Amino acid sequence: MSGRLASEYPSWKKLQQIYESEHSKLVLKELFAQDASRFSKFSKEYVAPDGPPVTFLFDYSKNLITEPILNTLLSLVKEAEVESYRDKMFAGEHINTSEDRAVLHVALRNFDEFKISESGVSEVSGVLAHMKEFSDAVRSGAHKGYTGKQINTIVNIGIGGSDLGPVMITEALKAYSKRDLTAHFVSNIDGTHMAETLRVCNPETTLFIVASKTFTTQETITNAETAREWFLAAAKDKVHVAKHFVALSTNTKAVTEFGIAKENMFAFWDWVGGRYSLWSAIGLSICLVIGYDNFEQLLKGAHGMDKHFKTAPLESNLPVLLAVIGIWYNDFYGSQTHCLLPYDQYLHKFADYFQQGDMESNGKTVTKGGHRVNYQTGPILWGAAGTNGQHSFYQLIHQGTKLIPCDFLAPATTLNPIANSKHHRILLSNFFAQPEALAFGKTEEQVKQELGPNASDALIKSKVFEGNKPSNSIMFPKLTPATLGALIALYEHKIFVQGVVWGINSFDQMGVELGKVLAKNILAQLNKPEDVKGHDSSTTGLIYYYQKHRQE
Ligand SMILES: O=P(O)(O)OC[C@H]1O[C@@](O)(CO)[C@@H](O)[C@@H]1O
Repeated sequence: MSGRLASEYPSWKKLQQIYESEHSKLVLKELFAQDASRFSKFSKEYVAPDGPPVTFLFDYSKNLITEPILNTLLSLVKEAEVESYRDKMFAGEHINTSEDRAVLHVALRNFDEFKISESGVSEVSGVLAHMKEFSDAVRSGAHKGYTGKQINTIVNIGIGGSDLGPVMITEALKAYSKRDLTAHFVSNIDGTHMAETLRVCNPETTLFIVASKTFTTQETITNAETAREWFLAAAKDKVHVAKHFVALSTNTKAVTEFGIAKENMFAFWDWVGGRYSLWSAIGLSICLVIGYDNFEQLLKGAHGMDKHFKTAPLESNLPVLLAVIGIWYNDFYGSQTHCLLPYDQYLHKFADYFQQGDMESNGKTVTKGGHRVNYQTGPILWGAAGTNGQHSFYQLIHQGTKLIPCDFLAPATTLNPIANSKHHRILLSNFFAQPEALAFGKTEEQVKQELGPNASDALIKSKVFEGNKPSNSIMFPKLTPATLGALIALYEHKIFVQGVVWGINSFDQMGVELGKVLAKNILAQLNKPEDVKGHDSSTTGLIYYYQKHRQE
């Protein structure tokens, strides 16, 4: 039952015993040598149940697991009643208990299949139709700027979930984009972000998208006000704002107070979490860049994964398998992080996106029942596109002192087969080799063979790869909008499962509030030293230094 301490479940206690008695005997080299069918036992091919064709291979055989361990992990899922919480989510129950809200990103891509009773759900198709109509009009040139020119630049102004999803998707699906429309994403309050963007924009041909679920986020509203001043300095008449500013929000009142007409607002609802909102009106920039039809493919790919998650038995439920393997390392092996390594340059923002998705969801220490956990919850999520990571942090993953579970992802076919796909073959050779090296390493004997009899012991030892480092590998035929949608939903549901097992609320984000309040208080004290009050000596000293050295 969610909200309970995970450590109280019988299977949790059993996993602790298994870890203590067996972890030193779990050696991947031996596990593979003992069982020629290990790969087929611990890999699954996902095939979308319907909708656009999506398939991928999920190979979880290079993990420090056996069938008894996996079965115990799945028992933990049963004891935590994950399936009934999943069904509550899909049914629209208010499982976000601290905010008394439903959690219904699945409703944004449901195409009226699942019956979900929550206000606003019946309006999803209308918002999608509005997004299609508007993005078609801008992309076709029917929607023109105040001087009659076609819009060729969009600037999405948003932060967190109102930025990271659109950024990641428009990068990932660049091959499907309209190349004569340039998209910029301004998120940081640092004036540099807006200044460097406006420097390359023409007010006559630029559309600003103010993306903010609450429409109260200081960075976004400040950036939007600056953009509006910049625009009006050229356009002069406020009547022109309507052609160049649209809003994506749940807060109609704040949008109209800002000066954006209701008909230029694309609404969504409080049951859409910021970090789960790319499927909503927040995805308008995605529609503008790749077209509505591709956006719909993205939604349908995710919907297929939703159906898989909702119906597949635990032992073949891919989000569940990803989740429990992560729990095994996070809570029993003591790994502190989880690494996403897409061997596809288009997915270079994939890990960035899931930093918010995972860490803002599961970076919690108190269960839904108000008890402080006595185990690890959300991992530190990080990663980079391959092969770049190999020339940056793989040294630590291979020979460091930390266990870093890695997920490798790659397309079998590249969207850019330049040099007769020589680049892609080299990329994939690394995609295959890195998990192999991590799992099986290189022994001291092998190193001695290579270095010969004169090599020092120290040199030999420095070249040993202990191996036995776990990874998952996901390979898909090609990066398409539907495949991307399914992969994102896979990880969204993994995060859900882990949160339920840990007993935490994955859908609020109280931890982002304190810093904002303190910053607002300090902002009012920055003018003069005598204004600085109520801080420790460090904060006071830093502010004094700023006041002494600023040149404004
Ligand atoms: O979309 P908005 O309401 O402007 O919020 C932006 C981001 O700010 C938060 O940190 C919440 O304050 C994220 O959860 C959210 O995605």
